Amino acid sequence: SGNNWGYGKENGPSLWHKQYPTAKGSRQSPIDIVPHQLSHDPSLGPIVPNYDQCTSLNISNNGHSVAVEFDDSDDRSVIRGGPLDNPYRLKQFHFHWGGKGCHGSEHTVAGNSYASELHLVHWNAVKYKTYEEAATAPNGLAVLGIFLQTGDDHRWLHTITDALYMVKFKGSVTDFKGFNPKCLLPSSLHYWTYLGSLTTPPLHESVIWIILKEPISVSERQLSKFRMLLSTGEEEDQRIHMENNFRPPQPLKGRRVRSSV
Ligand SMILES: N/C(=N\S(N)(=O)=O)N1CCCC1
Ligand SMILES: [Zn+2]
Repeated sequence: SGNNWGYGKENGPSLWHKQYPTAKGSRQSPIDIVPHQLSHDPSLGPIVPNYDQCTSLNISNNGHSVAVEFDDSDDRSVIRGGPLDNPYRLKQFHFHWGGKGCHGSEHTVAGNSYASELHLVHWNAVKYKTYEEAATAPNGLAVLGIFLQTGDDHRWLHTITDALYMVKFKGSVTDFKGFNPKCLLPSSLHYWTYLGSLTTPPLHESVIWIILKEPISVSERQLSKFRMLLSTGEEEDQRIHMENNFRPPQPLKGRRVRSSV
């Protein structure tokens, strides 16, 4: 069936094009960002995330990642400014990570990858009625990407890692209220931006990517808790740990990557 894609040898990124031809499209993500080949665009203003405290709903394991969903029925949690011509509503955030000690980010910087990458997924509720409609429209989505590097404990990530045991199995979900993702942002909001796609099937070419230059630091111990998650369901006897859930960089195909200051 259409949803058996994954990150393994038999169903991984190099095979996705069979079921999802968009995989070979002209604006696929992620990409390798090469800083000295960038055009600095003085017209690019700052991005302004405005995440209201009380809109997080739940945390869930969808078999490919762990995601925190938000109530996107109004404009309480939005991102605006930068390359965006409207406010985009926060729908969910999730992570991509590697195996023990190896890398796991999706975007790379001059060929270097980070231990993990956080994606905050937003949609243009001014132009589109639903997330689903925006997800298939050019530039209907805006994803804020934040690199995670290993170092000291992150003072707020424990709220998420402490909840992971509750969503160990694929298909599990549990309440996760009152979490403000603002606490996961680095101090600098300088960014790179380019037009791309979802990095998982269906790989829709609908994303304005905004990648923060400054990584946040998390400890190896905190990261290891993500690897305890399973990509298999509770009823399955085969237990497969969720790790290396990242797509490698895709061809740039002439796209311009712009840099804020
Ligand atoms: N691929 C995705 N986000 S991503 N990795 O491109 O930011 N998503 C698929 C459904 C919801 C978000
Ligand atoms: Zn992602």
